[in-house]
Amino acid sequence: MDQNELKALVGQEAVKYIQDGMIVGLGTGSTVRYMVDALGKRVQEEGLKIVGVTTSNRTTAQAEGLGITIKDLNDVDHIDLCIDGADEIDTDFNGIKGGGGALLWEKIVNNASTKRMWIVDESKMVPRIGNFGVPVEVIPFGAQHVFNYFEKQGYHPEWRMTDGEKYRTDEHNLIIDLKVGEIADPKALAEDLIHTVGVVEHGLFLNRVDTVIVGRQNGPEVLQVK
Ligand SMILES: O=C(CO)[C@H](O)[C@H](O)COP(=O)(O)O
Repeated sequence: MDQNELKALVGQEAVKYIQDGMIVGLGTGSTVRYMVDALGKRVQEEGLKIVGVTTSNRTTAQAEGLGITIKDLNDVDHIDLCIDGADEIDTDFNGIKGGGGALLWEKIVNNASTKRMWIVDESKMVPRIGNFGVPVEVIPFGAQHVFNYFEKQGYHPEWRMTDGEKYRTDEHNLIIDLKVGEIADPKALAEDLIHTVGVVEHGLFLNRVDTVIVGRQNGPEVLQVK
């Protein structure tokens, strides 16, 4: 199986955990796209009744197109299960997210969820997180000063770009990718980032997952974290 087949495999596996009546957090990214396709199929073919809360405008458009009912996070009091992708996961189940630029809404939805599941192909499982880089969402006002601070800290910042322009998130913020390499102390880095004025959120997701489904050549592997 190639990487896309492994992504489709875990996407299809994840929707088996969704039951009638659930409020489901829907992540963002190419792996989640397969999961939302599979969920749409269950809604259309089985008449599964669920409500989705999305983590990006992209996922909203896809889900609504498939007939999945979407509500604003402010209009639900909880989320039963959030299913999202990840860019890297280490052996302690610390994750990096935000490769798709949706880390802020993803962390807010993750935070509001009773159970959290990540779905990944096996290339995302690493001994230590960091080689992917750490996406950081920053307010545009004065963002160059935040960038300069990251440079002084030795975080090797790079502006996220798209079509020659600085990338804008769904909240119209900017993203700085920190090319830090393997992170010795993710908690210490997370503390520094979140206490930097101008930073809205960062892509280090520490202690934020209950179940990981890994797409392996011999089938999906389900890892219970908590
Ligand atoms: O955090 C994310 C988006 O902000 C995605 O979950 C992450 O980038 C994984 O994406 P993909 O499934 O396309 O590899």
